[in-house]
Amino acid sequence: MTITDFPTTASGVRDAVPDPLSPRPSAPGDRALAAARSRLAEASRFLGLDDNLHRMLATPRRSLAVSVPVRREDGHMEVVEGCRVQHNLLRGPATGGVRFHPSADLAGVTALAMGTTWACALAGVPYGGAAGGVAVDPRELTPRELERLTRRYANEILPLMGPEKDVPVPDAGTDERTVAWIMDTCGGDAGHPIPGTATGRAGATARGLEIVALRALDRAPEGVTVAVQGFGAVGALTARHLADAGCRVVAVSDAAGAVVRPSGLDVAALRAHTAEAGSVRGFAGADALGRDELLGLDVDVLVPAALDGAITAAEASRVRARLVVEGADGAATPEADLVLADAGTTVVPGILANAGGVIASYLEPAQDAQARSWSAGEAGARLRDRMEDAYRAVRALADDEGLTLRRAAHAIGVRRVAEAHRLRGLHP
Ligand SMILES: NC(=O)c1ccc[n+]([C@@H]2O[C@H](COP(=O)([O-])OP(=O)(O)OC[C@H]3O[C@@H](n4cnc5c(N)ncnc54)[C@H](O)[C@@H]3O)[C@@H](O)[C@H]2O)c1
Repeated sequence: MTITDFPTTASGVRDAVPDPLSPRPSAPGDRALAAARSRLAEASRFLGLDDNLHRMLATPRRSLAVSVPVRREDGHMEVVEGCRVQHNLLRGPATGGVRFHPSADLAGVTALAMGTTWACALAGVPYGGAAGGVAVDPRELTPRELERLTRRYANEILPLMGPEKDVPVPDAGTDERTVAWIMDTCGGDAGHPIPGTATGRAGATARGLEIVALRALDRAPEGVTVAVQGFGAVGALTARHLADAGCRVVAVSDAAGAVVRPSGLDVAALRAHTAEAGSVRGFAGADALGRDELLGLDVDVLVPAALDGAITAAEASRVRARLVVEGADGAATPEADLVLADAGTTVVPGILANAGGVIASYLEPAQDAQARSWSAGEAGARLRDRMEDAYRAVRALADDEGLTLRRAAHAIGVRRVAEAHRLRGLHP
């Protein structure tokens, strides 16, 4: 082929051949990181942090980008990208989710890790925030391919992992089994089993969401109408807890569609349907609804529990709920936050609302270390106390300073991390 074979435009300038390996400009991860950084910048300004401390908190402590080769069942090899980011280690070892999703890239994972740092600080647990991800759709892999990919990924990020360094927990696209494979691979290398803290994280996150939703509602839950975006691990359990508390869950969605029933969905039957059919679509006990139509329903509470950035300014202008409780941290973009604030809608940010997961990550090993076994009631009471303490602190600062709950939550989380930095100093 000669150079004249390249396509030329009318002006005679050769078109650039797109690099198939480069991320698309303005990928969701870039937007998520820009949003996380703008929220940090607001908090830094509010707290009067100096520029260098702000810069340090805006930058992850460590990032490891890895390529993950996976052998498919037909024998051919594919390579996907993965990473593990430890955003901050000032308050303790790192912990954070592992996301398997086609959009999981270094920038988006950095944003997740940063949010986890603030969530840990806000919830008063002695951890720093981490996150990891692999750019893959796990539904397109067989169980054996998924296990091979997970173990290979674990092997690549191994130098960062360990109970005193960084403990992975499930996030979107992963579950307890995924994390068990990671732990087993890391433990196999270390020559001894590495205990995990994955059990019940989605359940604890959902319980925490229910606790803050009912607190923020400030009225009896009976008859309160709820819509849940994202009927996955967190969304489905949150729907169940809110329904059990007396709310009427009228609509839920997933990536494939939504269903609505004004008199209230049978959440248990819908979970059984989803387990079988792979989606809420086609559920006999409800009417079909356009996926994003759910956001504009006239309900009291909207729980976005899909992915960050799911509610843009355009979608926010359709939201009629008076209360938005984020299961997905940063579900509403900064532009959407402004639209919601103008409309008088209260947004409980993910770093507060979904902190039940990091609280559980702390309480489980704390219980093991003391060789104690708390009853479900005791563990639930501890989770409730911490969620309520965090909610009270955020609400008080928001009321005193005239801040949104998101700004107040970031101010408290960032201040606690900055204080840890001042106490520990810089070494060397
Ligand atoms: N799993 C946990 O323990 C945990 C803990 C804390 C926070 N979170 C956060 O909660 C959110 C959900 O996590 P998960 O573990 O439940 O994930 P999941 O993969 O189990 O579920 C995500 C759900 O969202 C749906 N979805 C995706 N895009 C959508 C869209 N545009 N509209 C409607 N639905 C859509 C998917 O179909 C799926 O049902 C994530 O943001 C995650 O970071 C999860």
